[in-house]
Amino acid sequence: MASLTEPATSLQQDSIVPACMFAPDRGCEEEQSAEEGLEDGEGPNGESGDVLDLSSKLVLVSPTGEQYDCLLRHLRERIDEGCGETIYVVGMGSDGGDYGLDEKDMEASVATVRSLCEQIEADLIFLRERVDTGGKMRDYLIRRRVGEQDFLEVRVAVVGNVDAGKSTLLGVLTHGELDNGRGFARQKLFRHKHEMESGRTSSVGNDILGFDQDGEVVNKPDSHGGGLDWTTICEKSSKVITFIDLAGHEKYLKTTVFGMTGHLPDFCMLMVGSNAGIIGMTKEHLGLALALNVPVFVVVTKIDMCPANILQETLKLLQRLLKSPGCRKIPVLVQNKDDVIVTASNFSSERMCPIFQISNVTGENMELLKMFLNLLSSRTTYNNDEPAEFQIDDTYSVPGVGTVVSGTTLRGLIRLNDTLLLGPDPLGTFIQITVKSIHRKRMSVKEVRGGQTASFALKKIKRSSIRKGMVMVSPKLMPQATWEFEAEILVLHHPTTISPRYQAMVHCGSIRQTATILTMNKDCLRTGDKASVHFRFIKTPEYLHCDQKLVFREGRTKAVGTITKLLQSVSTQAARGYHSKALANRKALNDGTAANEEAGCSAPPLSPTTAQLQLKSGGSGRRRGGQRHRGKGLSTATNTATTTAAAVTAPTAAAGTA
Ligand SMILES: Nc1nc2c(ncn2[C@@H]2O[C@H](COP(=O)(O)OP(=O)(O)OP(=O)(O)O)[C@@H](O)[C@H]2O)c(=O)[nH]1
Repeated sequence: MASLTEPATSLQQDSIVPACMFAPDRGCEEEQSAEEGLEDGEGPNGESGDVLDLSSKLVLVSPTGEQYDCLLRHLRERIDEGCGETIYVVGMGSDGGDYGLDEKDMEASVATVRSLCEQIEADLIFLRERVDTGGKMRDYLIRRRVGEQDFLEVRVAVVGNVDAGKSTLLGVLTHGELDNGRGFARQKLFRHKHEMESGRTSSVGNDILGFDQDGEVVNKPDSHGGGLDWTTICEKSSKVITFIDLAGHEKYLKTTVFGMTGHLPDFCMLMVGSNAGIIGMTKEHLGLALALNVPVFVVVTKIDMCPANILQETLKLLQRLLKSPGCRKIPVLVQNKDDVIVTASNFSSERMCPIFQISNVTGENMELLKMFLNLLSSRTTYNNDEPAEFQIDDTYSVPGVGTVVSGTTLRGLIRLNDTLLLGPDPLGTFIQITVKSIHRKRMSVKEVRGGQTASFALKKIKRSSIRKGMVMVSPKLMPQATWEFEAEILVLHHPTTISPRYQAMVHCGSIRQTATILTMNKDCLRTGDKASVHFRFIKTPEYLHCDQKLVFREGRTKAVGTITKLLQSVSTQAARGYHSKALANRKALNDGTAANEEAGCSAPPLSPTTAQLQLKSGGSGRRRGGQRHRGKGLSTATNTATTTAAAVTAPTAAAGTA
């Protein structure tokens, strides 16, 4: 793949970076580059920038009232930023003094942190203790408590070449039984008959791994068929990892791309067989994750059967690839618990790429991988005030229930009995539908928030009228379907040249449709070229956002890009109906008609203006990890505003959903 060309680096340059380079630890401080280090003046717990000085390692021993409030505020911010959790270091200041506390000060500091945690209803989970010249330092995981019906959710896409051991690792992790090297563990996961026979994954599979408050795996397969009861796992878990198991064979690349774009993974786990090395689709899958800005960690498998020199060779090639100009990653070998904590705390710096070496047969290093998974935080922050948006990636007909759609909540909050707009249909229309029931990981719930996957049973709608790529959105968004759009693309590979009228499959979120290139700002495109391209879908208009990532592919041709402009939108009936109702209400309000007052109708509040929408969408603060959904709300608002003037004056959902 063009973007992943390997540089001719010397062996000396090939050394893998020790994990401690990322720790705010004096052992490696000198080597630490400004880019990967802490922000200026920021302590290990992010405290800085305030008028109050919180930089001393002793600040937690006996804080003043003001300091306590400030510490509480910082902790709250960090928990929000980390989507419900954060790693907190006790005994380490940012004032240049010694690190470490004596026993008494440590006890007092931990008591303060515990009290802070109580205030924000979070659990304090011990991770490790270290000793420095000044005394002890401790790392804790602070995780917000969730009710029995709730859990933190992290999605991990599992990619890698055929036979790298993807399904086997998932079988071992989720079923708690080691493999025999001949496909025992993966048997539990295969979903199609032909997969069972060939041993190859062809579909996008979902498997879950639950962790309780203490970081222990809660998965307990039944003793008969080895099946998993998802509801019990979710009830017992404070965090659930959903693995999106993607096919390794090139034949199934379409499915793999769909899994990476449509299932919105927070992270990507790239699997490499230690004996086989960087072969087949490994680079392709890595390139896909990079193009979609999904942080990657690597799991090198089969170390039980790999001669030491071959393993070293694989590691060497791997980190050479990761450091290459196309990747610009910093490979970090994870060898012990300390490395896990350091890499997990810094994984949000998308440049770091932790590497695990495991065996599915002996279980070597499996505990390190589990600990790392438990410490990963979702990259999607949510804000209940944002209008809801849900993307559909599958549909089902469930006997006795009716039509069910599954997918990911991108933003906002969706509750039972909410009325949303579903679409676009082939004409670009959105229709009103009501949410009959909601399931999260097969567990019945009353609501779902941004960042969570869910299934909805829908009222009065046939499965055949819903397709993957459709969305369900709040009527406040007044959604529009788009036939044509502009994108900045980079051609990763094409055997000859791409010119106008070229057609290929566009993958964007859960949308998967062929589009034609109408025009571009270059005569033709070759491998490695960048261009601004005007696309048109060939079959139906789709619901798009500016800033959305897309993959454009056909056979071995691959391009990645970002949508920059929406063109040719279709006004929808539901949105129009909503507009006219809104305008009528507004007119009535302005006229001050007695009829309204007599009937006791209160006028609905005016909807936010474009500017307000922009503010709202950008207001969720700093993020851990990538900039997922960056500017989405803004682009929607801008687009809506340019295409329908009524968007800025229409009332809120209260009137439109009736
Ligand atoms: N000795 C040994 N064998 C392993 C290990 N991991 C996987 N295997 C074996 O390797 C083979 C391939 O594993 P799979 O899990 O099917 O590989 P995959 O990456 O899921 O392959 P696709 O689904 O085709 O993409 C199976 O026979 C496993 O038993 C390991 O750590 N050690």
